[in-house]
Amino acid sequence: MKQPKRYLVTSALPYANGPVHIGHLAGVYVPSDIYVRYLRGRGADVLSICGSDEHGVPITIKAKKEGVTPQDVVDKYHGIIKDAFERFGISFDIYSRTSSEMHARTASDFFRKLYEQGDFIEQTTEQYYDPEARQFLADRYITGTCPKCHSEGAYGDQCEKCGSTLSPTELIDPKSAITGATPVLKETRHWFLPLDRYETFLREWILREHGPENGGTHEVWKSNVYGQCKSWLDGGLLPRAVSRDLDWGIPVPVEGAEGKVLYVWFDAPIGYISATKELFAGKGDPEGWRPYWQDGDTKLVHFIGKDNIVFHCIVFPSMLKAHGGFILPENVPANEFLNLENDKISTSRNWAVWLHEYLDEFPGKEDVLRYVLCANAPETKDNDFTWRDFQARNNNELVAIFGNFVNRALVLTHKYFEGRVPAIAGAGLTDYDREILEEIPRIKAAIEQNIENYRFREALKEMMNLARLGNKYLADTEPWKTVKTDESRVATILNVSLQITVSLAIACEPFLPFTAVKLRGMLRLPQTGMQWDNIGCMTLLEPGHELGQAELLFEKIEDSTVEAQLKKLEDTKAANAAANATAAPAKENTVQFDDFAAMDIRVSRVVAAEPVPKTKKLLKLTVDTGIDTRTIVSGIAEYFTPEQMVGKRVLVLANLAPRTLKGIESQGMILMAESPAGKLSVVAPEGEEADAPAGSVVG
Ligand SMILES: Nc1ncnc2c1ncn2[C@@H]1O[C@H](COP(=O)(O)OP(=O)(O)OP(=O)(O)O)[C@@H](O)[C@H]1O
Ligand SMILES: [Zn+2]
Repeated sequence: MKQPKRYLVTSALPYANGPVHIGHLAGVYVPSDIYVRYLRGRGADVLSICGSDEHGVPITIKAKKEGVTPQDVVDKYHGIIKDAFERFGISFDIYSRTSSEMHARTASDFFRKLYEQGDFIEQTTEQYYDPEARQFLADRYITGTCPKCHSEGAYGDQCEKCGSTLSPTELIDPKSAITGATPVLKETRHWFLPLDRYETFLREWILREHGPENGGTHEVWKSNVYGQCKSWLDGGLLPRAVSRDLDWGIPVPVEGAEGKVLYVWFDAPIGYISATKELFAGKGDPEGWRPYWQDGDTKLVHFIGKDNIVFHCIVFPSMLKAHGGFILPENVPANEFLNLENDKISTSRNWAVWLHEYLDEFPGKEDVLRYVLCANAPETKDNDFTWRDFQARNNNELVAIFGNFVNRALVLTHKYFEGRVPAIAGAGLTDYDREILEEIPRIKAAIEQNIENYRFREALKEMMNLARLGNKYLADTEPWKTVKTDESRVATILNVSLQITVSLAIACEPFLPFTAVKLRGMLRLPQTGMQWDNIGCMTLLEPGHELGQAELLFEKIEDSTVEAQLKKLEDTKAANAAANATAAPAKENTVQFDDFAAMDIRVSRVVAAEPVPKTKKLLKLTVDTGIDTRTIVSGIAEYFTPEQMVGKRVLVLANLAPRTLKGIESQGMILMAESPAGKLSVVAPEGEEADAPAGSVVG
């Protein structure tokens, strides 16, 4: 296909009701950043556009829950997200927000134009209304049982369990999310985009089975994207409401629309346009955005996750088509979803690795996360992030392959040639040297091919092949042995090794930008102006060029680090279980007072404790009951260490019939409170020891 004059790359606008997590990064922002960094390296005219999506119902719900305004919510998360992206090296040309004035104007104008052209259907329909809160219940303000999978807690617009798109009236047993009241149907007027009118256009545009080289209208799309579009189109499109009864958002800019705002999915994609406008307005070139959005020579690419496909491939293109004057995306390389330790990532359940927390906990390891998320990206199917895999990829790939090669090339040059690039010497390049060097352009081409076809995992593998090539070369030529017999051969070997290192420094930049900066520093190469096409160039490091010191690019990640992260997730699980747990139901049978009084419960003190060998749960406790000193075996080892128990006051059921456990006779039982989530804690009298010494009767 013909080379575009310029590229416009958009990344899904993160919804500002929470921080960014690894799912977002793997699905959208890491691939889009690799793509734009690569294009910049090729000298392409490219813009990377993003911003926070700040409207919609979930933000208003969150604000209500926290007793703050929706503006407070979006200000907070916009700040956290923007800062985290910056620290992570996501190189947007602009990171804007949909609460900006530029966006309100752009989205309003867009709506008004479609309205004036008669592109909307205006319809009065019956919608759910909360009689207690006196307001209409849009989207997530209404919950109920999913009509498709029958799970509870489905929203008015979507069931998160089965992924079905719903309309509120389909919900079984609907409830208002504000008051819990049963909603009533009430008439309200809205504007609908009749998607059915765009079906022919969309079929023609999307379902062409061929890319441009075969007369199609755009690049071949990924099969997951194409498949979703096809099933939407085959299912038949319906008019979609583009307004909502809500007080948070962009007011519908027509008369008689008080209390109504644009639907968040109408305004959010327009955010890409507003952000581009804002970028150029900031440069004093208010018309500069136009070629990027309106010139057929621009290649527009939307990076998104799979749940956004319909909005970017069906709804937004229909809006752009209706408006007229805009180009359509050339490709929408949507990814599937990343899970975390075998569980769906979820903001509300706090089941995530949050970017801002990662950056604080792993300073200087931005590229490790970028690497792992790319290597494991959910490009064709859902994938799992695990901390063990994170550790293994760091230790076995970044440290053992990339870091090791670079380190050896530099350290050996310092050792044998005082840190100066040796010239090719002696008999010059051998056939084997040439064979190795010829691999570089092959790898370069493979990286290009893969990036241009949105196969970032493969591209990353090829980049690592450059480091593998270097390692193989050093292992095969063994300069540390040759140095004893043939110093000029060693000069050639290290020259070749350093040329591979330079290529690696350029090739790794889209994937590992922080490492690229460090590596260029170590090689004393310029930090700017290193073009992609310099990969394989033999003249960037001239003989005699002085290298900097070899620093470690990556360091081993220890088991304890991984275990700490796993512990953190376990705590989250426990906290979720506790939050969701309900108290056990009341016991049915009643006991008589005499039965209760028959129990001899004593305040006691633990005087010694030790684990019971070959068990996980049992502690053997020696307890002073005030009557005697006895042995009790207790199933508390998962919650208390022996050290924690010694000296504790406890309650003991002293006249419980003895039982033998693991060969130890247990004479009584320690009373424990068990939380709904199953956690144990000691029950003991309040106050001074003297108020209730060992032997005190409980009853
Ligand atoms: N686990 C994930 N894996 C891959 N992509 C994801 C994942 N979660 C979200 N995305 C994508 O990230 C982009 C931004 O997501 P958005 O802010 O809309 O959050 P979301 O989908 O509501 O996620 P969450 O419910 O976790 O907050 C979207 O394109 C979405 O598809
Ligand atoms: Zn469902």
